[in-house]
Amino acid sequence: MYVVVNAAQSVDGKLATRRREQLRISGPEDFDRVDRVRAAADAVLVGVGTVLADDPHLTLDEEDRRVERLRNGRPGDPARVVVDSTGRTPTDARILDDAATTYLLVSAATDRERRETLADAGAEVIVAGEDRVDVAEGLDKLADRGVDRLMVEGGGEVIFSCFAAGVVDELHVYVGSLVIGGRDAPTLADGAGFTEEFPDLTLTDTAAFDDGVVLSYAVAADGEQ
Ligand SMILES: NC(=O)C1=CN([C@@H]2O[C@H](COP(=O)(O)OP(=O)(O)OC[C@H]3O[C@@H](n4cnc5c(N)ncnc54)[C@H](O)[C@@H]3O)[C@@H](O)[C@H]2O)C=CC1
Ligand SMILES: Nc1nc(O)c(N)c(N[C@@H]2O[C@H](COP(=O)(O)O)[C@@H](O)[C@H]2O)n1
Repeated sequence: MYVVVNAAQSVDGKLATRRREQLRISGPEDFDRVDRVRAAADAVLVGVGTVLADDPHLTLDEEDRRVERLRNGRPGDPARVVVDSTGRTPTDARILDDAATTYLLVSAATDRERRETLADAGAEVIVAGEDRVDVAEGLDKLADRGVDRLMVEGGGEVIFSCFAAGVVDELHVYVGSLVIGGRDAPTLADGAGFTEEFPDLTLTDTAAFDDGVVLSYAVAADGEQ
């Protein structure tokens, strides 16, 4: 599976304020670029922290892109994926509507009753990991369901776990012209952090959009030069 991480951050590396409220960091040109990246993906993945904070929908904005996908024999919108160890996704979350398939990656810690409730609400529930979702195992199970190209939109905990699992192939970071600050505000990669053997990034492109820049990187697989 090919994995593309895309996120928007402030100049000081924050994805949102310390209140974890959704914030417009980029503008219309960048949202259009994000829509293009979504349209190329088989599935778009977020963590449950993002679902609880933002209630995202994760479908395409541009109808033309949906039509083009259908013309190519693909679903109109990419599938949606939530990394959610204990099944905290609210049953009335927008991500569970019938606009696209939604996979919930849960761990074995989610009891059967909750799994059934989430399935009744529209999710296809996939168990990967014991206490916490095992990202590598979850992605393997998504690959079994036909997901060849995955876009990861955040938040910081899940992006860190994707890097830690060594599954990221590309990173695109929009850097908006603002400072958010706050030691508790989410950053591009939170989690435990690396102390050695940092992800191996190569800058492949820079582009100006709205009042900011997009930095694009290729990410080497573990052990790759
Ligand atoms: N500016 C941007 O591009 C974006 C900003 N955001 C912001 O990010 C914030 C949410 O980010 P986070 O709090 O970091 O939450 P997150 O969206 O990364 O979800 C993390 C949660 O997922 C669950 N989880 C289960 N297994 C996991 C695993 N193996 N690794 C990591 N998490 C696992 C845990 O409950 C964990 O707390 C919100 O404020 C949202 O607005 C989110 C997406 C994009
Ligand atoms: N790429 C990007 N730029 C921004 O300025 C943002 N605020 C975000 N946020 C994330 O976009 C998702 C919203 O999805 P829907 O519009 O509901 O489909 C959500 O994950 C936000 O956190 N992204």
